[in-house]
Amino acid sequence: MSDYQLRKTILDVLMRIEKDKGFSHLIIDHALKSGKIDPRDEGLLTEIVYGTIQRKYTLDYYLESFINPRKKLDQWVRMLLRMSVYQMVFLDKIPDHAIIHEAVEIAKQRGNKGIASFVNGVLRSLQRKGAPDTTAIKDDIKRLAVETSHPEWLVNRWISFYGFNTAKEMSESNLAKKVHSVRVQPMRISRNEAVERLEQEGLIVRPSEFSSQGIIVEQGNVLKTDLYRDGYLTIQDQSSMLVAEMLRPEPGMQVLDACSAPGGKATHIAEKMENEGTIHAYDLHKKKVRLIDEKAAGLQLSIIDANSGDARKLREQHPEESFDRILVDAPCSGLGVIRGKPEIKYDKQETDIERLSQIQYDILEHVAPLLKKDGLLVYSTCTVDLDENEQLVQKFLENHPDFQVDDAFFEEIPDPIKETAGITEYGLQLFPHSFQTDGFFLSRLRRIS
Ligand SMILES: C[S@@+](CC[C@H](N)C(=O)[O-])C[C@H]1O[C@@H](n2cnc3c(N)ncnc32)[C@H](O)[C@@H]1O
Repeated sequence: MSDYQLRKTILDVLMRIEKDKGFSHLIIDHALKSGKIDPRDEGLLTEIVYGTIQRKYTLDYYLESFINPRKKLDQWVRMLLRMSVYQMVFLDKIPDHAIIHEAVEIAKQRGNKGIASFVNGVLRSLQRKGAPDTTAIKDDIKRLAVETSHPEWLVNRWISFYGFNTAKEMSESNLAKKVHSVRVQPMRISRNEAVERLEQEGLIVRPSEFSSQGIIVEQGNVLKTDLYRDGYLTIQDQSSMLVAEMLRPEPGMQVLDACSAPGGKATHIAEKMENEGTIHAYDLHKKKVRLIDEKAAGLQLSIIDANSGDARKLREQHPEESFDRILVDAPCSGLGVIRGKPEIKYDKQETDIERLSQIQYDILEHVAPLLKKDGLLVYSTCTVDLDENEQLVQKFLENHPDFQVDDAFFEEIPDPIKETAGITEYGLQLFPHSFQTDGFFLSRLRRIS
């Protein structure tokens, strides 16, 4: 594929993410699987697409200095400029003249000579004068929002919850590359053996401290290994692995996974139960239930009974006190997974958080009576927000005196994680900058007699 074709494909991928509001990782995956991308270009495509989205507001700030504010730009022209400026400012492997040349060619083919000359002018000015200095922004919050490309309301919200320094560290760390990790299927292979086999296949890996089944992939593409293809591994962020660990499921138990698709945690729970007992797994969206079945089949697990269902209506199907363990891995704003899905930070609004926290509360309140006395319920989200996490657990406990945060929960948190600042009486908040994981919240409640 020529450099021109590659840049054109990158622009198409970026436009699909922007216009169709699709998840970046799925659209990139689709492009890579199309067979049109040379394997040697896969890394560059991924880097430019992620980088351009991750730095969108910073790139727009740079562009403002070179574009008359009254000029109307087509969406694709702005995107072409953003991806070109990203390469000029943040990547050092492509010379500026090549970046400008390809951008001008695309502008000519997709638009006309006038647009090409405009694109040329903007990029040449930026090349000559350099990227504008963000220290010119006097307001600390505005500057942080521009430098780390987050909406101002979100930076403000995090500052009000966690203080300026944590908000800054978190926003900065959201610009880093996602660190991938996998979970071994322990009934099929031990972690040590999996580590050895992955190393033999040329990957650089190390064991995770979050779960005895976790492996961190420091270098190499695990998706292309035999071990992954043959169902010995599944992809899972380390923070998510803590959930099944903390749920403490045992073989033979009756477990409810109220919001289950695509089944990452349900399959982990099944592994910990040694595939004995039953996991009743539900998801609101019918078509996602297939994903749970596929994941379970791929890992050779058979105790998951997956069905579509609204977690706010499950009492119609199960009598009270049916389950030894309940997992509510609630739908959430996803503000902890911005590294892997950077578009989330632009698409979410404060009103979404209000709406979601109501749904989360309704789910928790509805399933709570399904837990047996002395049973354990884990509530988790992949977000960093008090309203969806600590305050939600607090409100639930105030209204349900028959539940309490399980004391042993805090003792069982692995040592290195215990030392982070995210532990409160209502649970554990993992920040993305602490262990290079997703931002994640979890709490374990016990039903007392
Ligand atoms: C955070 S994801 C769950 C991830 C899953 N536990 C895993 O580990 O793979 C939340 C899921 O809740 C589902 N959901 C949203 N509202 C729901 C509801 N009212 N009842 C059941 N599931 C719901 C969503 O479709 C989504 O798949």
